[in-house]
Amino acid sequence: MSSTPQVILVFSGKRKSGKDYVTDLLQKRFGENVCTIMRLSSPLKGQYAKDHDLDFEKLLDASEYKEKYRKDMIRWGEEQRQKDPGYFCRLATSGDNSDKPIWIISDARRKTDVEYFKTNYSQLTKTVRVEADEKVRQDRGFIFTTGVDDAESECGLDEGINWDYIINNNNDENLLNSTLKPLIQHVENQPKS
Ligand SMILES: Nc1ncnc2c1ncn2[C@@H]1O[C@H](COP(=O)(O)OP(=O)(O)OP(=O)(O)O)[C@@H](O)[C@H]1O
Repeated sequence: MSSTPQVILVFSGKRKSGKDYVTDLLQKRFGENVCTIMRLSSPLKGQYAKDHDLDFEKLLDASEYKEKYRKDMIRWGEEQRQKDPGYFCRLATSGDNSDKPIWIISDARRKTDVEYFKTNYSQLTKTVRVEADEKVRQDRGFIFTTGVDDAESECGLDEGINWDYIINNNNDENLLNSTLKPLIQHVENQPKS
């Protein structure tokens, strides 16, 4: 087991809902010295790249390269997860930054991702859904892709989760800030260690 943080925020949202935008904003607010962003997809890509002899850096950015391997990477990740549902969650949270007190998991995709944190860190975990209208997501570059946007990896958390916080990230900064406020208060109310 990795080090124990004080609070864990597990984020989910559709493509281009603004997960990276919102989690970056929060990290800046809390401070990079105490808050780390962990991506469950990051060890997945690293391990996939190793196994398939691919360029890891290229797989991390939003290039055509990433799109080309996306489908196969999803299939491969699924295979690993069937063997061990917590495999990528454990990998993602065992890096050097795991000694920071605030963990932001920026990209939960499946019920098993949420269950992993709820089970292993039940008192510390809060779940957060970032929402944006389809039109807004399209304006940010979202294009529906069959085989990706209808797969479990994109739809697994669309239903059946009782989110602790729902963040409205349409193009309305006031609404974004007001939906973020209770979450920020929760984190800032944690006793300092
Ligand atoms: N509230 C906002 N104000 C201004 N720009 C935003 C806002 N939210 C998101 N964006 C922009 O929209 C684009 C997509 O956002 P982002 O990368 O955060 O989405 P994502 O949900 O992480 O996407 P993906 O699932 O594809 O990785 C980015 O260019 C980001 O800067």
